[in-house]
Amino acid sequence: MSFVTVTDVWQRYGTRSIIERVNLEVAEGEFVSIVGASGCGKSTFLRLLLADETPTRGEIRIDGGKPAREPGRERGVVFQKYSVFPHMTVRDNIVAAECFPTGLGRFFGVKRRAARARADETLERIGLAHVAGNYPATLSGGMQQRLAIAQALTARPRILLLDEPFGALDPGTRLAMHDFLTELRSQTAMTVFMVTHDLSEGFKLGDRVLVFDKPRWDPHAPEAFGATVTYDFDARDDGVPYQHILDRYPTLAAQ
Ligand SMILES: Nc1ncnc2c1ncn2[C@@H]1O[C@H](COP(=O)(O)OP(=O)(O)OP(=O)(O)O)[C@@H](O)[C@H]1O
Repeated sequence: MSFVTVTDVWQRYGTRSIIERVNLEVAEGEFVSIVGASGCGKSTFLRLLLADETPTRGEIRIDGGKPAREPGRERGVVFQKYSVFPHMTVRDNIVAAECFPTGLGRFFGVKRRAARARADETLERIGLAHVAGNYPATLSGGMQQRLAIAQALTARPRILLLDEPFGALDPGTRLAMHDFLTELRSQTAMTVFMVTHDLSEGFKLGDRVLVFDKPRWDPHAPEAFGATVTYDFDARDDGVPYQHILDRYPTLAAQ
């Protein structure tokens, strides 16, 4: 059964068409990777899923509900640029994330102590226990991104939206974050949409890999047509080998 249903979605900014005719059905718990040329509208599509923007045409429904008009707690988001609270310590950033789903500004007493203990476990898991009392500005970029991802996951959103979350990380940290995300995913029924420029990362983590591209192109009016989903690959259990895809669709290698 479809959990996220995208029906005939178009997005235009002024006279510029960015996205057109996107139709998609995603089951709860699926991990959908999104790839495509720079500027083709991948982040715009994530903002539409987040309900940060309303499509020019069409609608997006979550679990059969009405199309949302603004972002809600059921949707978490991580951008390539770190999105943690700069005025809170590393530990309090995680504790704050636990408060989001409860609607409370903060916890007190026993609840607060329990939340701090859980935050410390999370920080241990992501290798940030030694900087729990520090402020984010004192951490390296990779550490801040790890914190941002851990924070988004701690809030246990039903849908997690990741916009090139590992783009700024060194290869070792990137692999560690892949494991972290895979482990947390196996513990929840979270549905994930991840934009990436790295095809192999898209196939490794995703159950499906969507390719966004412009099927129509007018050289005299390059902004007349938008991008849509031109391929929807099954990536489960290495169902479609990555190299095999590059052989069949060499244009993807250029992305
Ligand atoms: N609010 C906006 N108003 C006008 N134009 C916008 C707006 N947001 C995005 N755009 C334009 O829409 C196009 C698609 O942008 P978007 O960021 O979605 O692409 P992308 O595929 O995520 O690119 P990249 O891979 O480089 O991050 C770009 O040309 C961008 O300038």
